[in-house]
Amino acid sequence: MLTPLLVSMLTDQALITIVVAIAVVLVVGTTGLVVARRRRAELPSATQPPSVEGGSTEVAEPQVGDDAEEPRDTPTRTLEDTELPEPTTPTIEKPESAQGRLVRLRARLARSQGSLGKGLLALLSRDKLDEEAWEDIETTLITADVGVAPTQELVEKLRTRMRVEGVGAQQAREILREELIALVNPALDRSLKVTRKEAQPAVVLVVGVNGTGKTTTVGRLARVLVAEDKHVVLGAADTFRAAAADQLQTWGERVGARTVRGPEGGDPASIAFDSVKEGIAEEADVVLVDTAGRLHTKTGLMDELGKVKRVIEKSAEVDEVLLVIDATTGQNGLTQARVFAEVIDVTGLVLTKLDGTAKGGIVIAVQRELGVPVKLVGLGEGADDLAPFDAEQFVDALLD
Ligand SMILES: Nc1nc2c(ncn2[C@@H]2O[C@H](COP(=O)(O)OP(=O)(O)OP(=O)(O)O)[C@@H](O)[C@H]2O)c(=O)[nH]1
Repeated sequence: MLTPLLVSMLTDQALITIVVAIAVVLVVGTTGLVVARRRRAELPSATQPPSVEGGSTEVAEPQVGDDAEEPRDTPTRTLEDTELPEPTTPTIEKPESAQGRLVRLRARLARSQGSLGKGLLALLSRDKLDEEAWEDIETTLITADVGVAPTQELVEKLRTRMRVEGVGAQQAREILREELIALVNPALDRSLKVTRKEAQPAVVLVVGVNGTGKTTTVGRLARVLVAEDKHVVLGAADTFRAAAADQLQTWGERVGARTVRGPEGGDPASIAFDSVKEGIAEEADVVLVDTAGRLHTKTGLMDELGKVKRVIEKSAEVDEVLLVIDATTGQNGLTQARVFAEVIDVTGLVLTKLDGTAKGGIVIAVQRELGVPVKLVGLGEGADDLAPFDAEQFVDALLD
């Protein structure tokens, strides 16, 4: 209690402050007590001691190591029946093998080249094969990019045979079929040199102008080879187009083939060399080297191609140089072929986008031009739309 002396020493204001403080302490203390009591009253019955079998209400105190939670009424899963999440690693595809690919794609070839075959057949089946009819036949062949010399040769043969043997549409079809097959030349060796030699993988170099389908061809060829159980290494020597190495790597990953790549804008010859070295170390069957698209008119770039090949040859023989030609480019494709063949020994031709042109005659023209066989044809944008070329199947598709 405040003594009268102390009270007299305090000012009025200080006195009021002390009284208010005491009142606040009393109010807060009382409220706390009331709330605590209410909470306890509201606690659910589960927190009450559970009744134990036998009627005893005594509760065992939890010990160290006891479960913190109440036991569940469902059995605990074992390791065996626990479902693991799906693995996220990409699944390796098993591509379609080369056999029968052209058969599968024949309808597509027939669709694009149908007008050439059917046009020729309609003209040859006329009752009267006069000069005008023969001129129309020539025009049809030249329009389809067969080329002037092969066209004249074919027309000459057809004229002779039709005069001697030709009676009726069926006969005309048979004669045309035989002469077209002879023109495409079934005797040419169209096999790909992709067999591993003693201690070395086969090396395939893929070349051509921009956008003809080189990277797509390398990717699809890798699929064909993997389907034949070959171990393939890809070399991304197209350091010119930024996305080319990624594009190639994606193709490789789909079939489990490793891609050797270097820095963007790096030296293509050194990447080609590294990929072959890697192929030797991995004991691969085939190394497929993709190169940058280069305009045949740019001398520097064309010389670079020769260098790429020479550098590879320091460690392995180059077994195939495949020149990729876009079939839709017609006569320009022929010019490209000529220039490439001057700087590098082309061993095989790949005609892409045959599905996108009615001018399948380019097959005949370009083979004649280079004396090199068409080995593969591209008939669509799909992963398995690359097929080994076959003279008879090609001609049959034209005449379907
Ligand atoms: N329709 C069709 N399209 C094709 C075929 N082959 C390739 N293509 C398409 O042609 C385009 C160019 O193909 P790429 O493989 O990138 O060409 P590239 O020659 O590597 O290109 P660069 O590296 O720029 O020289 C792509 O859109 C391919 O899908 C084919 O046979 N048919």
